[in-house]
Amino acid sequence: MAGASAILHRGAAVDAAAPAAAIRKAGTVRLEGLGKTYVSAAGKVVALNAIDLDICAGEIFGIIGRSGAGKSSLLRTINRLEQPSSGRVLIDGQDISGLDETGLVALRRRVGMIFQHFNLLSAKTVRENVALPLRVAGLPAAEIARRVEQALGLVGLSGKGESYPSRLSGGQKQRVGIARALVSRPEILLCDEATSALDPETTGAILRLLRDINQRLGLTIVLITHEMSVIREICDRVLVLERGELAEEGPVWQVFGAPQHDATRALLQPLQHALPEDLACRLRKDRRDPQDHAIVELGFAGLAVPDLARLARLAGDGPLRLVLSQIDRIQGRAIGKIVLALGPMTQPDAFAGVSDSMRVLGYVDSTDG
Ligand SMILES: Nc1ncnc2c1ncn2[C@@H]1O[C@H](COP(=O)(O)OP(=O)(O)OP(=O)(O)O)[C@@H](O)[C@H]1O
Repeated sequence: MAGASAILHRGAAVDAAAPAAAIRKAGTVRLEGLGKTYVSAAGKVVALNAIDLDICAGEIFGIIGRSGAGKSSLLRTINRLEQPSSGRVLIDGQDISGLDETGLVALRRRVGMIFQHFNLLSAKTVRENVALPLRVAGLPAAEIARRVEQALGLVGLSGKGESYPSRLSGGQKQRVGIARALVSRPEILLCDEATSALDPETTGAILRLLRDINQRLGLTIVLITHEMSVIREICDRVLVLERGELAEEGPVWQVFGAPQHDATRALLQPLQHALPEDLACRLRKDRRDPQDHAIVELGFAGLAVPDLARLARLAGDGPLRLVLSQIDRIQGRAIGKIVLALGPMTQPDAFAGVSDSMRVLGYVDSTDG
């Protein structure tokens, strides 16, 4: 695979061992005041409104939002499948709005795309599907054959060239889609809900493949999804779209750790663990008895470290029980929460400062703790 990646990389003699970022500088995307309004017989729909964004070369950038938020519209402006109604899209500094037919063909070679439903030609073999962009570009047959084999090797499909798509699993079909996108040696890969049609295990394998390709080739990846788990798995930064507006944007650990917008909080909700039901139904707002135990939630937003020895020291001799623990490790930072039951001798305030946030959820009988 390393050999294949060396040859697939822009510039055939590139050493696969060299850091991709040091070799590849191309692959930046800039959106300036991007707007998209659809006009149809049913009226006007504002799909995107004044989006400003910079995507760096070599990063994996995620765009998330609820259905209808404008994700597809945004992604499709990057390779001009969609023309903006206002603002500009710049690829490596070049405004793509004025490209003629020849310029558009060249742009689509630099900006590859994969799709939720793979978009493979069922009457053609895997090899023919992957070869298609190079045939359209008029490359010599020997060069096409060489590049197709390299691309199939890169996605782990060597030996499947003569198969037809109907004989492949969903994950294999998406690998063919990725090989077809990579065969033109793009600088940017757009992924349109690339794992939404796949089961969780296959999703994980495809995401690992995308991460691997990103690291080996230094390719910029821009993906859209409605699942926060996909963003958590592979993205460096994320943009949250809500009704065509930029709700928030930042490094994944920051957006997960301290979401600023209701839309982000709603998207994160499925990843949250609720308080165990048996405890939640006994929880009281106020302390009734001096012996009651306080239920305290410590939040970790990527700055503080969950230091269990320190928590135990703060609890002294009193009981300190772990009720719930949900700590994720995202980009090397602790994100999530710990819920503790504190004995009557321990003041919740003593725990202020050990985490990024602290709140008393309520009180339970000492026997419940
Ligand atoms: N060709 C079109 N004509 C008219 N309206 C459109 C068109 N394409 C998209 N829209 C509308 O624009 C808005 C944004 O759609 P878009 O597909 O970009 O959102 P999305 O976030 O990708 O949604 P989903 O997750 O459901 O695919 C929606 O209200 C949609 O109905």
